[in-house]
Amino acid sequence: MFARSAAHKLASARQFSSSAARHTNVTVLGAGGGIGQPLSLLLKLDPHVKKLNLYDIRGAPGVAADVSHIDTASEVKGFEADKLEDALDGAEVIVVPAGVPRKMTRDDLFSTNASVVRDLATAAARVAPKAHLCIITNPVNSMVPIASRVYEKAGVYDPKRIFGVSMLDVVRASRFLAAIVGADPVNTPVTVVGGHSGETIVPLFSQTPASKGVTGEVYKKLVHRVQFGGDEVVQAKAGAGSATLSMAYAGARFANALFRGIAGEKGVIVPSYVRSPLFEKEGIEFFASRIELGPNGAEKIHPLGQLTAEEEEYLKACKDGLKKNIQKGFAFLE
Ligand SMILES: NC(=O)C1=CN([C@@H]2O[C@H](COP(=O)(O)OP(=O)(O)OC[C@H]3O[C@@H](n4cnc5c(N)ncnc54)[C@H](O)[C@@H]3O)[C@@H](O)[C@H]2O)C=CC1
Ligand SMILES: O=C([O-])CC(=O)C(=O)O
Repeated sequence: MFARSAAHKLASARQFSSSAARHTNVTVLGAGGGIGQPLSLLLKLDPHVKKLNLYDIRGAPGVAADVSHIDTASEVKGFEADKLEDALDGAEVIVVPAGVPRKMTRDDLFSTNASVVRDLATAAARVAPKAHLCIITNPVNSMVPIASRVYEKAGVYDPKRIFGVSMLDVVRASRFLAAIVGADPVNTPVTVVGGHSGETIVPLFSQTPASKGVTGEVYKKLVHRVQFGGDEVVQAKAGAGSATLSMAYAGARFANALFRGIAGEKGVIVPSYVRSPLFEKEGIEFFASRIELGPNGAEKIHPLGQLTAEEEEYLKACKDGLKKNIQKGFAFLE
């Protein structure tokens, strides 16, 4: 009784809204991991999900058996390491938290995770080329260019359907600002643009009225905390990995928005790192900003809006970093 009412409460919460019900087939790649397990749990609670396929090179059938006992309507199936294509068959949304988490900098992960994302994207492009691909794997700034190039080479690239999940930055910015001004985070939504790593993360606090009095050192520390929020968790976990639970929450919120957009709900806007025209002329092909979702994925990319002089400075540093991260991703496939 408790489980069911808790699930229903979660399902009707802001984050897991179900106002435009439709049933979506979802595949999680990396479902056995620190993010994959709680993310699979949260997706099991999402009323939009019809089929939930869980894949990992280790342990997905066990996670699937466990999650499948939760009394919501979706069907859960686990897949062994050699069943990747079966796991992808019929997928409409693919969420990817596969790979290794960092011990030091996000760049440490690059070569391992680049191979993982390349191989998973290759299979996804072959088996479910129309599915919306949501990449959580770090470094996101380079992984999205890699997956995009893989799809391009396979002749199935649709830039509207490949997303880097930068939602955790928005979740953190909202939470950290709320703590400073003594508000409920629901009332302090923050736009975060750029990418997902250190100085490429640019929170636009000036666009949130509640941040008006946050200036000087307090402002600078707040921006730093958002940019390096991942470090707090890496240090606190002391060698055991990086953020998993908050990321699972952010990933499930992103997926829920995508399900609603695909179902035709109007005005579903999320942050995401996507192929973007915003700074293309400056050689930056991918950029995170507010994206309007629809049946075809990222239907509209919103401009950044007005920035303060400080935010312009942060944006400049972001662009320099992002350009290198994108080039590094492309270079991996050359
Ligand atoms: N986008 C974001 O905001 C965030 C991204 N991350 C990233 O998410 C990734 C996963 O992190 P955790 O879950 O903590 O790591 P983890 O090590 O706990 O889990 C990763 C899972 O991926 C699986 N895996 C490895 N290679 C695979 C392959 N070829 N196919 C399928 N599964 C495979 C592993 O067996 C493992 O179960 C990391 O790269 C981490 O840096 C973490 C936090 C936030
Ligand atoms: O810091 C990390 O490596 C994991 C991550 O992306 C985050 O927590 O934002």
